Amino acid sequence: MITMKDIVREGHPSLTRSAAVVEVPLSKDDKQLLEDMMQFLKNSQDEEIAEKYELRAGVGIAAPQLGIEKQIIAIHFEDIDGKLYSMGLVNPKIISHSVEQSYLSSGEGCLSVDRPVEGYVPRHARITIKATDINDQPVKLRLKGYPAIVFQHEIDHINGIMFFDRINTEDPFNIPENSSPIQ
Ligand SMILES: CNC(=O)c1cccc(C)c1Nc1nc(N2CCN(c3ccccc3Cl)CC2)nc(N2CSC[C@H]2C(=O)NC)n1
Repeated sequence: MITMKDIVREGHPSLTRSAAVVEVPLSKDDKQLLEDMMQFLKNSQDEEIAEKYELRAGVGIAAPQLGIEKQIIAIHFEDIDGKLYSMGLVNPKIISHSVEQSYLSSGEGCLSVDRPVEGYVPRHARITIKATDINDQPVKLRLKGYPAIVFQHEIDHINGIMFFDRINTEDPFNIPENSSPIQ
């Protein structure tokens, strides 16, 4: 089972390097890794399990956060309308995006960052993603709102980008043109 000791922290080289493309069909090991990453997210959101194993809650995790430089991400959460996003993806790519931007009005947190980093993280408001799922099937997702933010945060990890790299250092709470807040 993945616990916080398996998650590398700020300063670890895996977090700022680009991860390798994953071979499809997925190997047994890569499938198992995806299952374990999904289970971690579910455990982290379960009050009892999270308390017992001292897990920090997350809705997404990327393999580089485990020191594994592969293009593998896992997402698990229910959006405001109760739609469940629960999937493991390999080789995710943003193939198109809106000009409009959006950001979490509470800022972003990251399992690999053990400090609060204030500021808005401007991201694309709407994105279209292509990827391959755990059953080797092609996936095409059109996302907006909170789901779009979470997927961009995890895909950034695949490309060695941390959320704070996107915060305006002069004015962390600067609201870029053409961008709207997500509560
Ligand atoms: C500095 N201010 C803040 O962190 C912040 C502060 C307030 C609100 C938000 C919305 C903030 N921002 C933020 N909150 C989250 N969670 C909210 C709580 N939740 C959760 C917690 C407990 C049980 C179940 C669950 Cl579901 C887990 C997820 N997650 C992310 N991110 C950035 S995108 C990837 C995602 C991630 O998984 N990070 C570990 N950002």
